[in-house]
Amino acid sequence: MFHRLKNDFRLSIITLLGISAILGITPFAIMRFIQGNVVAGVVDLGILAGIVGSLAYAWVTGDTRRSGMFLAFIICASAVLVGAVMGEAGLFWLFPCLVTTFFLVSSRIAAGLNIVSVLALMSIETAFSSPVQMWTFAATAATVSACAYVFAYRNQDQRERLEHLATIDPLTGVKNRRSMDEELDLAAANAERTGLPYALVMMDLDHFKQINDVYGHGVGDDVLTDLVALIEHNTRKSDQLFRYGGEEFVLLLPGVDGNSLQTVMTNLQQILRKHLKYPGGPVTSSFGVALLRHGESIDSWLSRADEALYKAKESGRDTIIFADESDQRLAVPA
Ligand SMILES: Nc1nc2c(ncn2[C@@H]2O[C@H](COP(=O)(O)OP(=O)(O)OP(=O)(O)O)[C@@H](O)[C@H]2O)c(=O)[nH]1
Repeated sequence: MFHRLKNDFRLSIITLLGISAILGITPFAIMRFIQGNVVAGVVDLGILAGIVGSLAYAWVTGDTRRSGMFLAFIICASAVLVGAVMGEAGLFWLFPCLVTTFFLVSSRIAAGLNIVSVLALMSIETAFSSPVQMWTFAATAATVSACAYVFAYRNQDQRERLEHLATIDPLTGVKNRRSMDEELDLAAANAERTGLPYALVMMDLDHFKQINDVYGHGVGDDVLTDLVALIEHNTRKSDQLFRYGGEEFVLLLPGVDGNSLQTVMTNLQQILRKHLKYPGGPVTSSFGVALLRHGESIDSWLSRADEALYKAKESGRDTIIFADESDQRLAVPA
């Protein structure tokens, strides 16, 4: 639970707002029924039901876009309704809603929702005691919305930049190990649901240390970026490459079964043998390949590929080893 709250910004906002709204509205609902104001009590209960519903929907489905949209709509509509029913005393509820919408939906949708809410309230004659009060309300609501828009826009931009930095390897531009863990989880869940086969290739450049030692780190870096460009140009769009660490990469291949896997891997090996070079000659690679088994954990999948890679190194490098015993084959030498 805390893991989901920590990793999903919108879910944490929806939860915080949901709980605050429940705690804030429930006493008012009870008070209205005690005072005999049944209409206002029922309105409060309706608002509560909507908020609790969207909170539950976000947690059960994980669809925070839709529940955020629903929650933003509910709170704005509720604030307009409260303003219409209670008049002056209810107007103030719109201000927290004008700020909150920017945390629940995109800045543009939030701005649109705010404008519609303010105009809706202004169109209700009984909501304001005088035209001066109405225009003062409109001006202050516009100021609050504009400030919230600027803040939310900058916040979203910075969050996207941080997310990008946290998931991308700066040297090669491919996804890093952190995002690999997430993608492998998604792949395993998809395989379980649809039966789509997934292959995982763990690959490591051979004698890479020598390239660095003899020609310098800059040349080593060039080899790594060339490797990534070659793989990306010679694999499908749906395939994903990750930098696992150092000169070790992981390639995730969806929709490749045991039969086509050998062809795919032999082609890739030959392309790298032919085109991946450093000033001292060609650079070769070793590969460990594992097909995801039914119900297998990510750790087991990775460790089978890793063991296969280890065997490829042990058997002299420049080799492909398949982890699955029923499908274990050495690639045809060049
Ligand atoms: N240029 C460069 N080198 C790196 C980077 N990350 C790791 N390395 C180097 O990669 C080398 C890995 O060396 P080893 O683990 O001994 O592997 P190897 O020399 O390829 O030997 P085998 O894998 O056994 O064939 C080390 O020299 C690291 O410094 C990087 O981002 N750029």
